Amino acid sequence: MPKWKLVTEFTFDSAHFIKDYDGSCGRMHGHTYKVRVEATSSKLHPSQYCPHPIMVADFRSLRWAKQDMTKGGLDHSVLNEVLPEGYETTAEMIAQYIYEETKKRVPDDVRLKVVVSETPNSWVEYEGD
Ligand SMILES: Nc1nc2c(c(=O)[nH]1)N=C([C@H](O)[C@H](O)COP(=O)(O)OP(=O)(O)OP(=O)(O)O)CN2
Ligand SMILES: [Zn+2]
Repeated sequence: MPKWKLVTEFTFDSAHFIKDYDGSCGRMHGHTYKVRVEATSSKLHPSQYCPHPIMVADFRSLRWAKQDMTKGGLDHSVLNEVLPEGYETTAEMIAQYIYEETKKRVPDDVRLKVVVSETPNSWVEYEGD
C-alpha cells in the first residue's frame, strides 16, 4: 500500500545524571540531545491546527519535546525531575518517553520511530510494533 513517511529533527538542551551509575555519567551533566521522529501512514488526517485531512500528522505535534520545559517540552529541563516515575534518563528511556508522548498526539494509525542521540557517536532508536 502506498504510504507517506514524515521525518523531522530537532534538538533540546537538558541536564541529567544516571542513577547509581559508577562513573562520570552518574554526576549531573548536560547534553544537546538530537531527536529524529519518523511518522508513517497510508492515510491523511486533519490536525489540531488544520480541519482538512491533508497531513499524516502535524509537524508541530511531532516536535513538542523541543519546546521549553515551561511550555510542556523538555528543553532546559533537568530530565531526572521532569520524566515521570518509572523512567530513568538513559537515551533508551528518553526515546521511549518521547515515543509514548508523541503517540498520544497523533492519529492512531500513525506508526512512529524515535531516534535520540546524546553525542554525535551514539544513538538509540525506539519504535512501536
Ligand atoms: N546504553 C546507554 N549507555 C549510556 C548512556 C545511555 O543513555 N545509554 N548514557 C551515558 C551517559 O549519559 C553519558 O553522558 C554519555 O557517555 P559517553 O557515551 O561516554 O559520552 P562521551 O561524550 O564521553 O562520549 P565520546 O565517546 O567522548 O563521544 C553513558 N552510557
Ligand atoms: Zn549523559
